Amino acid sequence: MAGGPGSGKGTQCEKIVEKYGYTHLSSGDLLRAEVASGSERGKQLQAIMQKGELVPLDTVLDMIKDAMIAKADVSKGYLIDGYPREVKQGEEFEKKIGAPALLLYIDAKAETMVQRLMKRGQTSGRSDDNEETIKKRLDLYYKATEPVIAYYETRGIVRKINSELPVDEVFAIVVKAIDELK
Ligand SMILES: Nc1nc2c(ncn2[C@@H]2O[C@H](COP(=O)(O)OP(=O)(O)OP(=O)(O)O)[C@@H](O)[C@H]2O)c(=O)[nH]1
Ligand SMILES: O=c1ccn([C@@H]2O[C@H](COP(=O)(O)OP(=O)(O)O)[C@@H](O)[C@H]2O)c(=O)[nH]1
Ligand SMILES: [Mg+2]
Repeated sequence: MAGGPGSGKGTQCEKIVEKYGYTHLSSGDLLRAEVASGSERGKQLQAIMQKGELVPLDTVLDMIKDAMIAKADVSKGYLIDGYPREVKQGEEFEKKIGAPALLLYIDAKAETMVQRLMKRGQTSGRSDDNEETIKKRLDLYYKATEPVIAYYETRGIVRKINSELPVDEVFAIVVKAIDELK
């Protein structure tokens, strides 16, 4: 699943897991867990994320791979949220792990994403939910992540989901895209 910061990836992933039982792996959540552990590596990650920049490719990919392996015998399938963030990450994922079956592209206007993140920032405690970092995350999203969508579009696996609608209406479109795959 791809989409800009605050587009609603986490919200939709939670609903997908509830309905389909897939294993949800959010690269952002994995990184935040490492930060929360207080490790030396976590401290380095925190500094990068606070600036809205991207953590080195290998770090994120290794974390995803380890998390996938840990669930391999019980998983009904994997739902990977917020990754790849750049074309290179997608290419490396395919080399080390495999090709995705579907890319759900959660699409909202920049203005909507900023509004949602500012609102979330009032309660989330996420140090990157502030005006300055949000702007950087958005810039990087348009520069680095949008090309990822074009890359997978050439393979016909992208389903674009308009997330300007209420959560349940967005989810109905998501369900259709997943069910078409079966
Ligand atoms: N109206 C509306 N609000 C939504 C929708 N999806 C998410 N939101 C709100 O937007 C905020 C951001 O949603 P998240 O699901 O955390 O977004 P995300 O894409 O995971 O963002 P990052 O964690 O920054 O990657 C939340 O506080 C939600 O309440 C939607 O479909 N419609
Ligand atoms: O594959 C990833 C996922 C996340 N991040 C970092 O973690 C932050 C939060 O990511 P998340 O997906 O939770 O939120 P978003 O930036 O989409 O709002 C990003 O700004 C990046 O600094 C990263 O470097 N690589
Ligand atoms: Mg999220």
